[in-house]
Amino acid sequence: MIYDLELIDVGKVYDNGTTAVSAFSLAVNKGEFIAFLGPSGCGKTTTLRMIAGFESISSGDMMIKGVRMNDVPPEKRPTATIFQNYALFPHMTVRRNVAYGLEVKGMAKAERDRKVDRIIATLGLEDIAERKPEKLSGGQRQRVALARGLVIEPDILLLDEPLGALDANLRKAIQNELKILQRTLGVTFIFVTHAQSEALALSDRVVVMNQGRVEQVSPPHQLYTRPDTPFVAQFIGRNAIFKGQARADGAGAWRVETPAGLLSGAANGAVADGEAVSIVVPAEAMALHASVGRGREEVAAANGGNAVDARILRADVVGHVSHISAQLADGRSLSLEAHVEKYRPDDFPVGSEVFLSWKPSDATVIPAH
Ligand SMILES: Nc1ncnc2c1ncn2[C@@H]1O[C@H](COP(=O)(O)OP(=O)(O)OP(=O)(O)O)[C@@H](O)[C@H]1O
Repeated sequence: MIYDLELIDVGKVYDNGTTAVSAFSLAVNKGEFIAFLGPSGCGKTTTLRMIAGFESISSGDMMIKGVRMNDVPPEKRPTATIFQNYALFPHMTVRRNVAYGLEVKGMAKAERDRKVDRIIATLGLEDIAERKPEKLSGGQRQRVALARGLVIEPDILLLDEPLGALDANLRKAIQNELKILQRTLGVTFIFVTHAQSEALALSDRVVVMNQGRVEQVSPPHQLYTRPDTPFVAQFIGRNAIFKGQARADGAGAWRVETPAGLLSGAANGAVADGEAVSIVVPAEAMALHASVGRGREEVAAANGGNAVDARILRADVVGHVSHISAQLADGRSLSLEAHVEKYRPDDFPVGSEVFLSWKPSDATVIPAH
């Protein structure tokens, strides 16, 4: 199997001794949209720059379509990069900015014009083709930068926080355009962002990074429902996390002895009997029940023992949605949202005792470290 892009144990140590990336491995299929997501300083940009060739690779191998790229200079790689500030040439028109990469390659004028015309039309830039960048809006500049990257027909387009300079509304609109464009062209996109919603909305798979390491590579939905590590469980979505000790229950089901009780979940990967684990429950999977005494035993029995006590901190209604904040016995609070018909604030007065339940299959048991 030849991948469009393959990173095998790639590492980066800067000259000053900073280890920015460690043992980064990833295989990307043609036409995939991949997002690198993680907190500031986790190594996203460094990894992207190693793929582009702007940074050397300290260890490991980087292949594009089966060819090792470690020592290939950036201009010889089949990649194009879109930077956050777009890096357009201010003295050139849009058309010349777009044509520039082809000129540098020495492409004949007729072919160049044909390709430039086509990408200008694809991105709807006809009306602004003769303008200079200073006369463009943020969204238009963004499109010109995309056209300039795509016109050279790269195998892989690398995007470094390309929407970071846009305001929230424009960002949303361009997100949609970007997704449609990527699907239409079938070009592999690698997209760096620290905006969770953007990574989850756009990509086929998300690479969650933390301190230079890959924590998890998964389709967006799976990051919510089946986190692999404590970092991902805390970083993505809204999860309640209970620490405890694993007790095998057979057929992939686990019980976890926690201070909140004996709780059940599904294992994600290797967990050993007696191991220190966390059981991770998405807030969306939790059901809230009023009045602790009544029905608690039955609810717990029907949910593999999953019933934990809590107390209502806040209950507000905005439009048709109830926003409820509940405090667990260990002091942590959890926010829940549901239609106002499901959680009527009258049923959950502030300070009242409640309990939360969830289906074992909705919770994930992961190693604690
Ligand atoms: N040229 C450099 N020399 C030395 N250290 C660097 C250099 N560039 C980045 N670093 C360090 O490498 C680590 C990873 O940085 P990187 O820019 O790749 O992170 P990032 O995830 O892209 O962060 P951000 O979201 O803030 O852009 C950080 O500790 C950073 O300080």
